[in-house]
Amino acid sequence: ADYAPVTDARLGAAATDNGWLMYRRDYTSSGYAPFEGINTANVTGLKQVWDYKTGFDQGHEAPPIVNGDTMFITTPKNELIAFQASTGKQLWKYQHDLSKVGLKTVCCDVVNRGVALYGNDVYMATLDNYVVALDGPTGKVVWKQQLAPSDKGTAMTLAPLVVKGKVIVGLSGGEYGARGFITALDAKTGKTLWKQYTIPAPNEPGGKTWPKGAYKTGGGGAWLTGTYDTDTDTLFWGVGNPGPWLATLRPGDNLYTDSVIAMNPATGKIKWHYQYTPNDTWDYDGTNETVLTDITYEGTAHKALVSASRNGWFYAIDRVDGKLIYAKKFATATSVSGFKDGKPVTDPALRPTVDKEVFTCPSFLGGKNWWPISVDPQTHMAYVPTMHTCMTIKGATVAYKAGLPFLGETFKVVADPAHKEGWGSVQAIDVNTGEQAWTHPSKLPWNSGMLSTAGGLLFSGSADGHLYAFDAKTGKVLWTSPQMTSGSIGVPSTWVVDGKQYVGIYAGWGGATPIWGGDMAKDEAVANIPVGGHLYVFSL
Ligand SMILES: O=C(O)c1cc(C(=O)O)c2c(n1)C(=O)C(=O)c1cc(C(=O)O)[nH]c1-2
Repeated sequence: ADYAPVTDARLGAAATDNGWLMYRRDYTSSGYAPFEGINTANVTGLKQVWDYKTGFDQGHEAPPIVNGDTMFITTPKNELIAFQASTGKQLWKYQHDLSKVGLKTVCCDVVNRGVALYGNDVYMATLDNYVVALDGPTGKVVWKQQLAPSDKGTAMTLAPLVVKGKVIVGLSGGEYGARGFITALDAKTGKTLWKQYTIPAPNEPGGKTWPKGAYKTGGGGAWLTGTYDTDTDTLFWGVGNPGPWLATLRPGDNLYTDSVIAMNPATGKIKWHYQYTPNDTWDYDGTNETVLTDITYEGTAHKALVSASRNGWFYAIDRVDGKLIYAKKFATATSVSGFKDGKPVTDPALRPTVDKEVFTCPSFLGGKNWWPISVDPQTHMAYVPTMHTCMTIKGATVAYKAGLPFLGETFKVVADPAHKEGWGSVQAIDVNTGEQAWTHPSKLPWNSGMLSTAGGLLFSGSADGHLYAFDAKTGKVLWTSPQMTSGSIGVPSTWVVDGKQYVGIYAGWGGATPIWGGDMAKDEAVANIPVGGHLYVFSL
């Protein structure tokens, strides 16, 4: 079949495209598809149409990205595979060479979150900090560009974002004291067009929020994909935790860690920021997705940006000026205890020191981690994969050494005593109020992304290995897939070929939960989840 080039017009008009052209389908990061072929009335008829086993045992986090009848998906070790999306016929496979790389500075499992498309090209960011451009129809390498040395404290796990001919990516490395950055490459050549550090130098705006010299090892990874507002021509990107974790070593707000930054996509220049957790000492990051949605809060209309933060608060921010509209708890949240003049207030009693262990919520894994929420324009609900944990955490001595962990804290993840139903849940939050609309409790943690559709459905994968279809309005479970061979931390996507709608998701348990989950990881029900990457595609 012909391969239709991915143009700016198509990227900006996801509502009328049959594919799934970028990580969260559209520039607003809605994770919503306008397809009704599969709907509340017929979803019980969904059947598996094809599948593919990857052969890797790490966490499988990438959504299938689909252009026309061609699907692109990555595996945890930076393979990129193209399939015929309707049949599963493999078209080509590319293996990025990781043979000389130690993968020493990947904190939370060896993972990759998928590709971006532009023109005929497919872009993948790699664990040794390359961006690779391949020709979509043939899989031939068009260009490769390395943005930072491998194994020295940084890696890349995110799906790139393409905005107006620029491939935009950010670094992982918050746990290694790397100084994070976001950078834009020319989609045609790979040439760097701009590079914006997430941690300002002393003479830059925000530079005074760090003690002398600390910015060099200040962390601030940018390890998840950003969002683009076509109306105001603004790029939004979440910034990760400060380094080291122990905040007594770096007094100040530590901008732009744990923040969303609004940037000019032409230059990378920062327009404004909103910080979710000032002077973070709990590894809450600020990287979780920022979804652009228009809301009416207490009678006033707002162009909002919403995010379910690791710190347990669901934020709605004015996406034009960066002011807080509301923040509501969606999980037990004690470290950030309230708000003053629109700015979060943290509880000084819950800040660990080298002499003081504290108990606080959520754990560093977050009320929600990277698993993307979906915001459904029909129900006006945000669907939030939630984890219910707390932690004990204590300071420790630490010295910076390039490429080694830079934490200065010891910790243990434990159950949330206020939440006895289990380790996870799927919740719907009314974005106009920030209040919970419904919840689906889960004994196991819920670590899969959300997909909502015009068919009135919400899809997500469970840790015990099923794709779920909920009624998006009520949370009623309408269908679950047959048993998959592993638990899912995948991000489901959907597309239409020849009038027929498909839904795809990875099974492939892994990511941070089984590695860092403490008591949760040791819970037999969690410890016994089988691993192994396996892509499933369903249709009627
Ligand atoms: O600060 C960072 O650079 C960074 C990177 C990553 C990553 O790239 O996967 C994670 C985290 N932090 C992190 O804090 C975290 O909880 C986490 C979970 C996962 C995962 O894939 O399950 N990655 C990461």
